[in-house]
Amino acid sequence: MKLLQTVALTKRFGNKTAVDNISLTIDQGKMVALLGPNGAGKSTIINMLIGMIQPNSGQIIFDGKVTNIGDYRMEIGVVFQGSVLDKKLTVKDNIMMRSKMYSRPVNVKNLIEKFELKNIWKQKYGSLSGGQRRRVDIARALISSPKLLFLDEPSTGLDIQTRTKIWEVLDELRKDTGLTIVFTTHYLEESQNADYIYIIDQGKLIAEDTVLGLQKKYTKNILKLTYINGTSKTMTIDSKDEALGILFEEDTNINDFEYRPGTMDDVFMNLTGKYIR
Ligand SMILES: Nc1ncnc2c1ncn2[C@@H]1O[C@H](COP(=O)(O)OP(=O)(O)OP(=O)(O)O)[C@@H](O)[C@H]1O
Repeated sequence: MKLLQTVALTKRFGNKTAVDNISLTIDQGKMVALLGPNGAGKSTIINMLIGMIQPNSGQIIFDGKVTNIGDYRMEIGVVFQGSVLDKKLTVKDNIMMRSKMYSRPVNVKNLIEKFELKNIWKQKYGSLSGGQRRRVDIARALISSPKLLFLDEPSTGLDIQTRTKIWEVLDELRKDTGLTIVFTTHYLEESQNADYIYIIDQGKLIAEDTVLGLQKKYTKNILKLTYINGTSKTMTIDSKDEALGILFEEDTNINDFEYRPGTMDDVFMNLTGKYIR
């Protein structure tokens, strides 16, 4: 079921078109990535979807109705790039203050458990580490039991363990509660968490599909042979059968081999002719 759609969404700042005619469909219960380099227009899209800024043209459709943000503000949670929480307040106060604003707050105990907040519950938000803060930011955005969670660059600057943890929890939440998640990222690895990826570059939507679909459309499989004499050769391959043919032919000359699908790096390179970072 379609939860949120944009039709030809466009935003200009002066004579710069930051978001150019972008149409997206976000299905209920899915994890969707907006992937693109710095300045691609990802935050501007999110800011229009959460009502921070108005589009110059285009439509936003929520739950089947052409809408403006006022109609669905209560249905969304947002985690911004920079935190908006009060540094002088404790984690508890930051989260509980917010919970009072909503008619159907989520079970706070569950959030504390899921995001491992017990040990920092009474600590001032300002004294937390980056990873701890991010966990609190997300927990707070979920306090209203939103249908849709927006995360703008959720793991920029975080260490790999914290990133992995955050993605595990988000995936669990999605499976348990049917939460729909839209996130922006310029980490290619991170986009692979998504069910569906929109690739944005210079304000334009340049490709969209699942990870596998993108790999299939925009990359080839890679076969690397390591020979008994110590040399190696890497080649692009159209199909498994072609790889098997080569391996069969080279059988007695090779020591080892690696066969892998193209990566999201290859996808981005093939689409734009440049690396994302
Ligand atoms: N308020 C503004 N006024 C003028 N230009 C803006 C404004 N906000 C964004 N832009 C420009 O619009 C373009 C898209 O910016 P945006 O922040 O949406 O990119 P992004 O993909 O989110 O980048 P990043 O990954 O660095 O956050 C950029 O060229 C940016 O400079």
